Amino acid sequence: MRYAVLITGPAGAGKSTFAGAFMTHLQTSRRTSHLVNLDPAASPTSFEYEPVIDIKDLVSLDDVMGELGYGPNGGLVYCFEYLLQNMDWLEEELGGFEDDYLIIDCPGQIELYTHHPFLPTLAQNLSRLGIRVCAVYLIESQFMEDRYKFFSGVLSAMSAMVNLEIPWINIMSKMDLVTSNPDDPSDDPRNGLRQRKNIARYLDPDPLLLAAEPGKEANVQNPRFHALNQAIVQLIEDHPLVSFLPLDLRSPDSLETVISHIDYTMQYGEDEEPKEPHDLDAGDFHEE
Ligand SMILES: Nc1nc2c(ncn2[C@@H]2O[C@H](COP(=O)(O)OP(=O)(O)OP(=O)(O)O)[C@@H](O)[C@H]2O)c(=O)[nH]1
Repeated sequence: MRYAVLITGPAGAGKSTFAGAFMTHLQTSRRTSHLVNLDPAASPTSFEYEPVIDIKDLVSLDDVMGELGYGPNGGLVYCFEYLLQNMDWLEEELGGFEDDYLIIDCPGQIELYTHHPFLPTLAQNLSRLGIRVCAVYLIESQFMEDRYKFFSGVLSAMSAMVNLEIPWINIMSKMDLVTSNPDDPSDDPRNGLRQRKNIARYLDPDPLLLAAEPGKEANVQNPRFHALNQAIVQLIEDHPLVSFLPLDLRSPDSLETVISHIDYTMQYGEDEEPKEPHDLDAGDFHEE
């Protein structure tokens, strides 16, 4: 059985950094893993590990912009449509990887997740090839500094989940930027930082955060904005689909917890046959 994790989320959410940490963790656990780059605009320095499959070998944003005269956004859409028309290229590239774990770093264009057919078609093709797929969707902890921004992140995660229809995990990345000491005067929500006691209301989004923010001018002065917020509160209450796992890359436990959830979601290892003694190599035995 092959496994693929699509690492998705808005630009700058920490996808490539998480992909690198994920690779390191799997390799340390002696699991065969490979990085796949599906961002035609990625710079070679973005990756801690060399991608074994790189969309830029098929089509790159620079070439599309240079040769066809597209701008950056139209150029990216062109690249994904080109990939969809050439899925046999990806199929051939994937052919060489058996029993492996593929970490697929996706681009940060939000419309790809909400209404473009690229990712659903990609996921269907991977499943057709017998690859078990799940997606993680990252938003960064700074979204919690502004509750409107945060709920727009929740809605984008919800929209992407509904669009993609595969096993799915939402991750709150860059938790190292959230401070935790209530006695530290710099750890003050007014400084844009949130104390950990409030975090639970964001990780499991509490719509009441949006319903009543005291002193927010827009709520009081703009009844249509207020009504929109009420409708969003109702939507989240009626469809509590989104919750976030916190990811703090300074903490091995935090990374391990996220990876355990991914393994569980993909039912990793459930089809593994028990190894016969002659299949084991010397490294499988440890001196206690
Ligand atoms: N403090 C902190 N910074 C991080 C973390 N993860 C990523 N960053 C920083 O956030 C920035 C963006 O990280 P990337 O991993 O390139 O994010 P990305 O989602 O792959 O970005 P795009 O490919 O442009 O969409 C970089 O400056 C990283 O160093 C984290 O866990 N903590």
